[in-house]
Amino acid sequence: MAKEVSNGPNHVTSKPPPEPSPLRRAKFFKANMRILVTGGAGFIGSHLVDKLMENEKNEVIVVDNYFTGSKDNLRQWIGHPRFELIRHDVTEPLLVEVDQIYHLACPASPIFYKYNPVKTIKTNVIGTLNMLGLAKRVGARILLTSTSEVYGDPLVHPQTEDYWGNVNPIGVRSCYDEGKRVAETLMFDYHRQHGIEIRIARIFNTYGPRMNIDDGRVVSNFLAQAIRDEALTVQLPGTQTRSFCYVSDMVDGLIRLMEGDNTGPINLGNPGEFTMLELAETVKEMINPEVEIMTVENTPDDPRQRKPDITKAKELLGWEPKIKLRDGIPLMEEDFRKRLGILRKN
Ligand SMILES: NC(=O)c1ccc[n+]([C@@H]2O[C@H](COP(=O)([O-])OP(=O)(O)OC[C@H]3O[C@@H](n4cnc5c(N)ncnc54)[C@H](O)[C@@H]3O)[C@@H](O)[C@H]2O)c1
Ligand SMILES: O=C(O)[C@H]1O[C@H](OP(=O)(O)OP(=O)(O)OC[C@H]2O[C@@H](n3ccc(=O)[nH]c3=O)[C@H](O)[C@@H]2O)[C@H](O)[C@@H](O)[C@@H]1O
Repeated sequence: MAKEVSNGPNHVTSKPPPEPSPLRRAKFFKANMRILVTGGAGFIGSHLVDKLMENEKNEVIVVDNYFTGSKDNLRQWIGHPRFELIRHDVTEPLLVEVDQIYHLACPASPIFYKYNPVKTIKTNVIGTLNMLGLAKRVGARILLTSTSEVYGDPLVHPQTEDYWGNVNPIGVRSCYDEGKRVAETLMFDYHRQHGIEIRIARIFNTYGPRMNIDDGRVVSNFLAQAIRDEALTVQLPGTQTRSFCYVSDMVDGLIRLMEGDNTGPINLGNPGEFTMLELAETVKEMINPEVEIMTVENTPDDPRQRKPDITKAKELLGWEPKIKLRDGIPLMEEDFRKRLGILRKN
């Protein structure tokens, strides 16, 4: 049994984790690590799959319902002997034999998670229950991609993991932020009650290639707008802040968390903090100095400031992001230009 350090009150494992499936001890068994990635056809999930597939001892199974993800993100792996892709909705039970579960399945952009809020909360609650049930049955370790949105509109800045948050339970974002809070609760209840090995990452705004062009999140919106010569839409007041992490740094943090001994929750994000107006100015300067910046109405409950305290990630995982926003934007621009078929003017 892996040594496991829980980092908070009441986080102590009361039961040893369930025995892995007897299949693992069978004579014919090939000792590859079998890894399930839910939501693996999405933005972060597909980059995670690329990294996991680099290790020849890993077999990767992706399940996805393609709500916001796409097979195209995984095309380089389709047909690979160590890779399987299953069209499946995590709100339905799943029977597979795996050693690790990266549980990412959930729409992440506000316009998509608000599109069918009941489905979003089902994905977070029933989907996470199903994956925990699977983890319990086969003795797998499970990592949940939670979010900085569990801190709501935070009254503590920067946000540390022991902050309990300031969340509206009945607002239009609640299907997502309260959904993830319940998912975290389920993770810890399965950990305490059934000894499941859990890992929880609280991810802060992540960006990079393969984001949907019309995803609705701010970095992808501004980039697509700048490339298409459309005004950058800064939602009011424009002074709200976010901290943006490049996707390869995020994937590195997720794998370190899964492989390490700490349950979390652990913040993963880049502490560089920008107002939305500053972000728009940066994109304008770097991508299209001619483009206009306009202000538009915001949506309810938009958090006013967000920045991760990553002391725990540094100390417990030896992780910190390497790629600054100004270095990440050109990498994403290249991908967006290719997909949009629009070359740089100069
Ligand atoms: N990108 C970020 O900034 C960010 C920040 C915090 C947390 N997260 C979390 O990370 C995870 C991945 O986010 P992302 O940015 O890659 O989003 P994404 O929308 O690109 O990926 C989510 C994937 O989950 C799939 N999915 C959604 N509902 C499903 C269901 N019911 N069954 C099966 N598959 C389903 C989608 O089709 C998609 O492929 C999510 O859990 C999200 O909450 C992301
Ligand atoms: O990192 C997180 O924890 C969460 O962050 C995001 O939520 P949010 O920060 O609201 O992301 P965006 O939709 O990209 O908005 C960021 C800011 O940009 C602003 N914005 C957005 C879009 C736009 O065109 N213009 C604009 O100014 C919004 O008002 C907001 O203040 C993601 O949507 C969630 O998946 C994720 O869980």
